[in-house]
Amino acid sequence: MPPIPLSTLNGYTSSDDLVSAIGSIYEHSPWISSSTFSSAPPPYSSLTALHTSLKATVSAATQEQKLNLVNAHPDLAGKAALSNSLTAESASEQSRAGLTSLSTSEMSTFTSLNAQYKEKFSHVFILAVRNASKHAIINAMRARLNNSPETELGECLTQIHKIAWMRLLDLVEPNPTGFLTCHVLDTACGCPAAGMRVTLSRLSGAGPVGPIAEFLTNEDGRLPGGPALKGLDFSVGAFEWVFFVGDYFLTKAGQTVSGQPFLGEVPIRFGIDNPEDHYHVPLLCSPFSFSTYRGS
Ligand SMILES: NC(=O)N[C@H]1NC(=O)NC1=O
Repeated sequence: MPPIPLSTLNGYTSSDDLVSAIGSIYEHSPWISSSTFSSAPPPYSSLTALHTSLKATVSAATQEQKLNLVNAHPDLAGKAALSNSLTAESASEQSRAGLTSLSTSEMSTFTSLNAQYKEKFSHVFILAVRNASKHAIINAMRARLNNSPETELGECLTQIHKIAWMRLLDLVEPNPTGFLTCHVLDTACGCPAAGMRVTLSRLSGAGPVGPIAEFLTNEDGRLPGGPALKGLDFSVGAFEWVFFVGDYFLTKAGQTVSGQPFLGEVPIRFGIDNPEDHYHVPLLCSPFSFSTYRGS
């Protein structure tokens, strides 16, 4: 089913409507949606605001309700996964992480880590695995075994809210307020990098994978026509900028032919997980170095 517009959800007048639209985003816990309807009824100014209200419901819940929420989740690569009795959402998340096609030795690693974790914490280990690798999941399980019970319960709830956010985005269209920008600075001269070729592609996620656009930076080192992506084109997923740093410095030095520049094309892969936010991805570069960060 395509995601419903937020405006549809904002027209709901009964908690049953909210539960039937998004009750599944917290695993086997529709009470979170119904109780949110009572404490913070629609309209919601954004999907982020709705998610914040859902998080507040969980945070106001009793310790027992929080533990029940954690334990409503299936183990990763556990019995429910083996017997195909996962919810559709969980089955898809676990299979995307490769947990439904583990080798015998990987399966015994998961079985042993799940057992050690339960022995120490007496609840299910939770990690939002939709975009995680088996390797990262195993490392996280090992590392989190060292946590205190309080830290660990907090971490499980943080992960549950991440799982719920990604499920919410599958069900409801976010506000088209997010956008993507970049800014290239030439740290060799301490100036904006004007005239640098930059390409943008989508690697995965909600839209078609492949090249999206190509730009030449303006006098200020920014994209000439404003954001590279905005509105409903700006959706969750992994993206790649390629900055043609080698060509830029060659042209600047007045050369048309050279040997092999140290930095040629600089790819920056980054992820968008809140399409209602502004993502700014600057590049600071010289012929021999570069860095980036999530700017604002
Ligand atoms: N145990 C656990 O983390 N389960 C979950 N993680 C996830 O991404 N989906 C789940 O069901």
